[in-house]
Amino acid sequence: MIKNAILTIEGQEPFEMPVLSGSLGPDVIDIHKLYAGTNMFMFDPGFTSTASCESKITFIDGEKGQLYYRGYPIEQLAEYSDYLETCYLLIYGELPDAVEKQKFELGVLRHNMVHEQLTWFFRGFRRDAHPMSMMVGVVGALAAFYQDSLDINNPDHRRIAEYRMIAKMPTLAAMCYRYSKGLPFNYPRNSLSYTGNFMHMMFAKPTEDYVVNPVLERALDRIFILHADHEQNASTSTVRLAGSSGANPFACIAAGIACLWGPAHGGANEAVLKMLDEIGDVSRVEEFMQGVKEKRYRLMGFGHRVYKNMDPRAKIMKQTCDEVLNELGLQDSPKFKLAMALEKIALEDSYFVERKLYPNVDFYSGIVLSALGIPVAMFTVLFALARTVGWVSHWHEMIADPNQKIGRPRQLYTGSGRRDYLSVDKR
Ligand SMILES: CC(=O)SCCNC(=O)CCNC(=O)[C@H](O)C(C)(C)COP(=O)(O)OP(=O)(O)OC[C@H]1O[C@@H](n2cnc3c(N)ncnc32)[C@H](O)[C@@H]1OP(=O)(O)O
Ligand SMILES: O=C([O-])CC(=O)C(=O)O
Repeated sequence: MIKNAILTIEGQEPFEMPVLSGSLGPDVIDIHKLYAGTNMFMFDPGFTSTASCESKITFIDGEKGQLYYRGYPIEQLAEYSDYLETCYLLIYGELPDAVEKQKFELGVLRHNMVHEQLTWFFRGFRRDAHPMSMMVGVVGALAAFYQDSLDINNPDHRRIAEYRMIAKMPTLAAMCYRYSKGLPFNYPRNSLSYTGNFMHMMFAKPTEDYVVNPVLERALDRIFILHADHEQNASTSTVRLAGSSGANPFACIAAGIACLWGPAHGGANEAVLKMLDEIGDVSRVEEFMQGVKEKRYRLMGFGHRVYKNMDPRAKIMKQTCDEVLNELGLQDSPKFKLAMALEKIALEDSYFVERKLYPNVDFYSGIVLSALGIPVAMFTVLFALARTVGWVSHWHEMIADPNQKIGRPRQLYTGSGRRDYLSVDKR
């Protein structure tokens, strides 16, 4: 039954909320008992209004379109910070001082190589395999190679697993790309930044010295910052759920990568580019939008479960897109023009306005990544690379929480009533 209950949280004003209760519980409910699952039964498909955990990492104000990592507005981090510093912030909760920053960077650098035998693992894949399928496999396989960081009850193991994951993701991502192109792997070059090094591992040719373009390096680093965390999105929730059983960190991150791949989540950046290709020209935008309104397809890169306003990352992404296209002399990019035409209609059309469907982070990211020379199939891999820090931060926060329990949603059973088994000749 649905009833109104007063929820109390220590240190806060009690508040009233409708709850679905499986039994006649009390009218005043301590929220911590609610967490413990006492006498409450909520039916919430898609978890639209169920908090699965407490977290101190990221805060989103969906109505206002605001995003904060550890209290810092995303706009300030995108402007002044760099990806590794943001990683430190997400993991440890504070921005590092100069010594801590350097120590962290060196710590990550130390772990960016992968075990030589892992290169053989790649050779088992078909060359035309989707890079995300390779990533799910090789990241899960890290558990086989780094057995000295699997004990989740040992804080040293946990820390080293986090360093390894952040450090090795660019190496593995670049290996996926090079393997699918039939190119030799490039070893990391430690004189470069985290992001510059990734670009080197992706694009350096054996015969020439690869020079990292600082404008493009900064743009990619900013994209990594924008994708670093987003509280309890589907892939992070998957990592937490996998981790709640005590599974090792590499297995949990592999689970997160698998979930991210879907087009409703991280796979949307790839889907946006495919959609723009299908529309083809600004003259076909109206017709396409009509199809969206008739629910024949979705406008990819639009809409969000939490943002009912513009995704603040999309604004920064659009600006980054502009900068990159200018740097590369691609200001007249037909794809960018097409994307802007779609955005304009969507922001004015009552179908989208009423449903509060605004561009999300993935709408402009594909255009920037394409301009940087990243193939479409690699877009979600780059998202996974950047999101790894969010996944490990949440995984760590969960393991360190003394109230952590195995994640185990309930269900509303709608199947058959009790019946008796009939032998096959009687069916
Ligand atoms: C990094 C990220 O993961 S950001 C999200 C990336 N995903 C995408 O860009 C894919 C496109 N967007 C979507 O599919 C959705 O907006 C999601 C998955 C992001 C959020 O979905 P939900 O919160 O479950 O919203 P839901 O699917 O219930 O949609 C609510 C209404 O808006 C409509 N709607 C939602 N998104 C879209 C869209 N992109 N295009 C057209 N209509 C949409 C739905 O049809 C529905 O309309 P109705 O009320 O008439 O039935
Ligand atoms: O929060 C979400 O549901 C999806 C999202 O934007 C992200 O993971 O970055």
